[in-house]
Amino acid sequence: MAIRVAILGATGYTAVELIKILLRHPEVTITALTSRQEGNAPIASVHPTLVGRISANLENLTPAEVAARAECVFSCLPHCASAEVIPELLKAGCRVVDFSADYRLNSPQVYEEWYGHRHPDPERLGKVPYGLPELFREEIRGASLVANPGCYPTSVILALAPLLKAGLIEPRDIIVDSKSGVSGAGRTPKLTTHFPECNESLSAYNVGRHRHQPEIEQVLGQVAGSTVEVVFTPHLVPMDRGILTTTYSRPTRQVSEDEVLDCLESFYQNEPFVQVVDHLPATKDTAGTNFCHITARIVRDRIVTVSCLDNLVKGASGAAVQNFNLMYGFPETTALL
Ligand SMILES: NC(=O)C1=CN([C@@H]2O[C@H](COP(=O)(O)OP(=O)(O)OC[C@H]3O[C@@H](n4cnc5c(N)ncnc54)[C@H](OP(=O)(O)O)[C@@H]3O)[C@@H](O)[C@H]2O)C=CC1
Ligand SMILES: CC(=O)N[C@@H](CCC(=O)OP(=O)(O)O)C(=O)O
Repeated sequence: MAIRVAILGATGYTAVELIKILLRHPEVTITALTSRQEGNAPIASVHPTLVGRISANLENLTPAEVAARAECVFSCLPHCASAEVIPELLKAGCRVVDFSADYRLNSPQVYEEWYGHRHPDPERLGKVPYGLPELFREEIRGASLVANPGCYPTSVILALAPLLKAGLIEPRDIIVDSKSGVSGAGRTPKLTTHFPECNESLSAYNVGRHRHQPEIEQVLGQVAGSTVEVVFTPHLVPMDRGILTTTYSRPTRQVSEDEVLDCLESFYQNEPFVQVVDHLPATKDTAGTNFCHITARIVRDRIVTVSCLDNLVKGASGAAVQNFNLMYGFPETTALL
């Protein structure tokens, strides 16, 4: 019997990508799509790419109503809104993949510092697997709640984790420069993503105070087994989707480019969705796919990595389905290749 799945926040950008992936999944039936605002509108009236592919309507459902319809819930809600409903869903026996940042950080104090409000469900923090299968596959298998990673952190962590684990780079001297397409900001309109504001323009934002900085440091710290510090600068790029991340770190010893590439290749040799490439990758190479492409160069006394992924797929909905497959014991690549 197929798993009955609900999607919260189904009017959003990650949700539409998720629906397209789940429609290809042989073990899934979509049984509920929630929205606070869209009444009983057909989902395809909000997301016209779904015309002829799914006939379900959006509904404003309570967590109890969702739990009555679904075994597994994908929460595509913004942070804070997500942790307001997840405890009730878990209590009712649902398993949940949370797209928001609510369960990614281990400490309620760090959450409050970077997200600006008290965590609605602080007791669970630190007990929820971080949904990056390439690093935490065993914890994700069989979990009832998984914290899907942020899109920027996935591009950064996948590039740096093997180098930190191998002790090849200094953990407290890392510069991270990331660029994201505008869909990374979600569908809810904001001045900064208004067309005349961002079109034909490239801008940095939240320098040194982006909420993904502690997420990146926490996960890389776990991998390295020591404190990791990054200087993280995100940029908004006038394109629909995609993230390109460049990192600059200091090697702990003399190392060749081939050695760095070998380190990445051996770490990811059995990973279906991470490709270590010789050329410099571009966001178009991974657009619409669940892949992350990574390469490395040595420039003067620095290791430079370049990685890219689609923020809505490997950065969100594809990763969520990869986690769902692990949670339920389906082949990890189901619906994703
Ligand atoms: N966009 C991206 O690239 C990525 C996003 N994420 C995360 O995934 C989640 C979804 O992102 P995305 O799809 O881009 O966001 P969107 O803004 O596109 O969609 C979120 C949806 O949630 C609903 N919503 C908004 N505010 C609330 C609220 N306070 N309470 C309940 N429902 C609300 C809205 O639907 P309605 O108004 O119809 O109720 C909205 O359509 C977020 O947590 C985001 O941070 C993670 C990785 C990448
Ligand atoms: C371009 C843009 O605005 N991107 C978003 C990140 C999207 C994402 O992955 O964020 P979550 O942590 O919310 O899941 C931002 O900078 O806040």
